[in-house]
Amino acid sequence: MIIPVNTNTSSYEVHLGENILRDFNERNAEVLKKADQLVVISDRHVWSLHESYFREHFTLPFKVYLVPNGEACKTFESYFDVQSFLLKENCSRSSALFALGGGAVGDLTGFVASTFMRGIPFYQIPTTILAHDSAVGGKTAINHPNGKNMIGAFYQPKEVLYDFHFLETLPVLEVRSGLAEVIKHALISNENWMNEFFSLETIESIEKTHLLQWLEKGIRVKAHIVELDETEQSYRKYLNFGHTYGHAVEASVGYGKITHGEAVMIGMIPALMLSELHGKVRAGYARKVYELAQRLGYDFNAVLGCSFDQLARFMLKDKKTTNGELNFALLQSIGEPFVKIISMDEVQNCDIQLRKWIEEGQ
Ligand SMILES: NC(=O)c1ccc[n+]([C@@H]2O[C@H](COP(=O)([O-])OP(=O)(O)OC[C@H]3O[C@@H](n4cnc5c(N)ncnc54)[C@H](O)[C@@H]3O)[C@@H](O)[C@H]2O)c1
Ligand SMILES: O=C(O)C(=O)C[C@@H](O)[C@H](O)[C@H](O)COP(=O)(O)O
Ligand SMILES: [Zn+2]
Repeated sequence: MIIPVNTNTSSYEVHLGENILRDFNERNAEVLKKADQLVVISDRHVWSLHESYFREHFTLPFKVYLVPNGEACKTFESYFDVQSFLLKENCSRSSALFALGGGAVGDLTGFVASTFMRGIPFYQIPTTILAHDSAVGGKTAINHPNGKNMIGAFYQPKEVLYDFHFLETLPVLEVRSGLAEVIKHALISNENWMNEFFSLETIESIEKTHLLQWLEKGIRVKAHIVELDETEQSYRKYLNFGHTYGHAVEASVGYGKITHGEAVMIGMIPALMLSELHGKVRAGYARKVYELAQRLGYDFNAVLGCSFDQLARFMLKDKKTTNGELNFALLQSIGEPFVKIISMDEVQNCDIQLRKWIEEGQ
C-alpha cells in the first residue's frame, strides 16, 4: 500500500506492508546508485534484532552507525557523534541517510540530515508502532534538559518505508506506547474509529490485522494534517493533542524513564477534561478514556513523581506557548479538534483530579 504525502516543500510516499524492504531497494536503485555513500543510522537493540534481515533485503552497499537505544540517542552527544562519523567517512552532499528504528532514531537522523552540509536526503525505515506518527511529517529533533524536542527542524524524508516485518519483535511496552499515538489520531479525527478502542480489554488481545489497519488510518490522518499545515502554524497543532502535559511529564521524570506513548496517554486525560469544559465533549469522557488506559496497562504513576510546579515550568516552555499563554489542543467533540488558550489554574485543577484518580486506584 502507498500513501502519498504532498506538503508545501516536498512530495513523497509512505510504503507500508509485509516484507517490502527489498522492493524499496529496487524501486530507488537508480537514485541511490548516484549517491556516493549510503549510511544507515540505527540503535544497538534494533540492529541486533534485525541486522540479518536488513542485510539480506537492502542490497546496495552501505555503512552503518549505531546510537544508544531509544530516547538516549536524542542528545547533543549523539548528534555530534553521527556528524563526526559522516565526516570521518568522507560523506558529502551526495550521501544519503537511512533511519532504521523507532521515533528516537528517526528524529535524530532527520535532524542530522537536515544540517549535515546544510541538508542531505534521508529515508525513514520505522520499526515501531509509534513511528507510524514520527516517520511521517518531517518533524525532526533532539531534546534539551529544558524541554522535549527543543532543537530541531522541519525536514521531510524522501520516502517512508514501513516494513511490518520489523514490528514482530516489539515488546508489549512498545506496542502500548505506539497505540497511544494511534488513539490520539482517532480522537482528533473520527469518533467511530475511537469507539473501536473501548471494546479492548488488553494490549495482548489486539489482533494484528486491526493494528495494521489502525496504523494505516493513523498515517492518513497525519499526512492529511501535515499537507494542510507543514510547519505547525495552525492545523498541525492538533497533532499535539495530549503533548502539552505529556511532554512536561516526560521531561520532569527524565527522558526515557517512561515511553513517549505513555506520556501522551497521560497527557490526553487533562486534555480531555479540558475538552469537557471548553468543548462539547460529554461529561465523563475523560474518565472513560482513563479507564480504557488502565485496562490496557498504561502506568500513570509517573505523574505522582513530579510536582505540579515542575510540570508548569515545562508547560510554559511548550512550543505552542506564546507570551506565557498555554495554547492547548482540545476537542470540540470527538474527531473535531481546536486550539484554545488555557490558564495554568485550569490545568492545575485537571492535574489535581488526575492525581486523585491515580491515588484512588492504588
Ligand atoms: N517527529 C515526530 O513527529 C514524532 C512523533 C511522535 C513521536 N516522536 C518521537 O519518537 C520517539 C518515540 O518513538 P519510539 O517509541 O518509536 O522510539 P524509540 O526509538 O525510542 O524506540 C523505543 C524502544 O524500542 C526499541 N525498538 C525499536 N524498534 C524495535 C523493534 N522492532 N523490536 C524491538 N524493539 C524495538 C528501541 O531500541 C527502543 O528501546 C520520541 O522521542 C518522540 O518524541 C516524534
Ligand atoms: O507531528 C506533529 O506535529 C506532532 O505533534 C506529533 C507528535 O506526536 C510528536 O510527538 C511531536 O514530535 C511533538 O512535537 P513537538 O513540536 O511538541 O515537539
Ligand atoms: Zn507524540
